[in-house]
Amino acid sequence: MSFDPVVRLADVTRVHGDGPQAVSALRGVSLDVAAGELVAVMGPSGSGKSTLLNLAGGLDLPTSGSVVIEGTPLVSLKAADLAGLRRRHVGYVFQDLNLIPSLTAAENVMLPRELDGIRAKQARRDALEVLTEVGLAEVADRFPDEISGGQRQRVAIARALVGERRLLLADEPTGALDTPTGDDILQLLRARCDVGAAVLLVTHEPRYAAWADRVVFLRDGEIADSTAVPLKSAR
Ligand SMILES: Nc1ncnc2c1ncn2[C@@H]1O[C@H](COP(=O)(O)OP(=O)(O)OP(=O)(O)O)[C@@H](O)[C@H]1O
Repeated sequence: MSFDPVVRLADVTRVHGDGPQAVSALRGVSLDVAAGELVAVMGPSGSGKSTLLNLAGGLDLPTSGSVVIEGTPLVSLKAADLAGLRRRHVGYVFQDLNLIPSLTAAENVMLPRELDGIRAKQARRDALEVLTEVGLAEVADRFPDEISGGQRQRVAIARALVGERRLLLADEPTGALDTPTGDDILQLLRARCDVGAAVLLVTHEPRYAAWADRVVFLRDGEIADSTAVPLKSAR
């Protein structure tokens, strides 16, 4: 395992909009997330959590400062190379799940692999493996509207995990789920972390932050506090 961080944000700022409408969403944030580390990001609404996650995953670029994923500074990449790096290295779980309704669960999970040039047969094998890991093998061939909300959430997680991506970004992945389902999701993220992924998790719930190794608190676009989580037995 490498000791370099999987993702490094160095003195990152992000201003949304310009002129009088400009909003400084992040003001000089530096954060490393290492392989095997789960970092929870907490903070009030509007403090910059989603902006931080989008920058860490290369979905958005900083106004100043740098973001480096697996040793590659994102600013150096052409758009197509950035998209390729995201597909190979980064898994995202968003609040709105973004599942494609006309594709089955397995096809949704296969999609990022196929986009990366993996043959359909192999991509399906990979998809079924990860769907089994999240406990959904039996609904692999159903469409999103034929499964429950909790199952849809787990399909979205499976899509983020497929292909052994080392950087996982989750924005309130437990959303409106009930507590046992939310715990299952944290357990899945934690398990990936324990085999070498770096996970950045935005959550409002102290209960879920307890699964993290470290909790970073954002306030007004700055890191107000960063605390190691001492009690792993709380999980
Ligand atoms: N695309 C955008 N255009 C303009 N302003 C934006 C944009 N995205 C975010 N902002 C502003 O940047 C600030 C940080 O937003 P962000 O969504 O990162 O916060 P957050 O902590 O994730 O909030 P929440 O917990 O409500 O999701 C807010 O003031 C927000 O209004």
